[in-house]
Amino acid sequence: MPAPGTLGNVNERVIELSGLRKTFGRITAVDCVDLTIRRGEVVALLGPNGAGKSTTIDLALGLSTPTAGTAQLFGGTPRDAIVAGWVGAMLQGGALLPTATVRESVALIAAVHRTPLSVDEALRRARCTEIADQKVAKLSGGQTQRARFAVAIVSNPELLLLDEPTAAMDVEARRTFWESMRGLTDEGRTVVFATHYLDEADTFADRIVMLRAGRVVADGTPAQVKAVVSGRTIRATLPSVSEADAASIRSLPGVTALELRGDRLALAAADSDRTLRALLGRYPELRDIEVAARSMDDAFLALTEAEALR
Ligand SMILES: Nc1ncnc2c1ncn2[C@@H]1O[C@H](COP(=O)(O)OP(=O)(O)OP(=O)(O)O)[C@@H](O)[C@H]1O
Repeated sequence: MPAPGTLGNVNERVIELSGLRKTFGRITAVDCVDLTIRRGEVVALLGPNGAGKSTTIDLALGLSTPTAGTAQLFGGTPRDAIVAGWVGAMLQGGALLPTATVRESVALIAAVHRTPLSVDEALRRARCTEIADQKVAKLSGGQTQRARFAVAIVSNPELLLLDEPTAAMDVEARRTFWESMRGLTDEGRTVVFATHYLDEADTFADRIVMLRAGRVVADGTPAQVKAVVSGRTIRATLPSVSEADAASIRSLPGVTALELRGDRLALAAADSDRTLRALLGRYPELRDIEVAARSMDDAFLALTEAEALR
């Protein structure tokens, strides 16, 4: 396998997940995920708790064996890519030695790689220079994340896989974290990060893959995904609503999804004023009407039904 830097092909498939599935007993954590990520892409894996983000990252890194399907990095096995030093990772459970200093932690990893960054360079890029001589056990949550980031980048990897890298960081720490990350992506590295936050995905990623219940429910640019997520939900009661009514409601202007529970409707609408006018025009008997900004959970529900961006 040639070194990725020598290929220089922007269409190169850095991550290729095919029919990927992982079950834990009765739980299906990842359910038939097909995903191709190419060189230079910055991709957010966005989803609520339990969506399967961490499991997908673990499978991509070869840390967990798929129940079905395959995960490839740089056209080969995850193990080969990791041994070659092409992959840096920050995982949720990844611990550092508590008695080592930040500098020692970074140096330890640098020592096992063929073409690492210098330790000082990794510390500088991760904004750890000032905490370099502190013991890991004494770091705050946000400082620990920065130290883990320095460890992840010291091999000078082509690909970074980051599982909720800004967990435990305050707003200012998040901002500086993404600034230091930008330096790395500007050099053409590929970054995949898991997050719960749409704003973080929107600001930093150029592609958002939304996961829910182990499945990809949307995959598009932040603008495409936001258009679906940022709509409103109209809830109302329509006595004796029939299947024919449901079909007719789905075809109203601006409706992206409909959920029916008995006589109660929940409509996802891109332009709720227009949809509501049309709905009342057709069904004047509508009552108990509520219009609310769509929460992330509503958006995930809407997407599961509409699969609008697939
Ligand atoms: N080792 C395991 N044993 C049993 N169930 C597991 C295991 N790992 C994950 N799961 C389950 O698989 C599902 C997906 O979990 P996963 O951690 O991948 O989601 P996530 O999107 O990363 O969630 P979070 O944002 O909370 O980290 C969940 O229902 C979780 O409880």
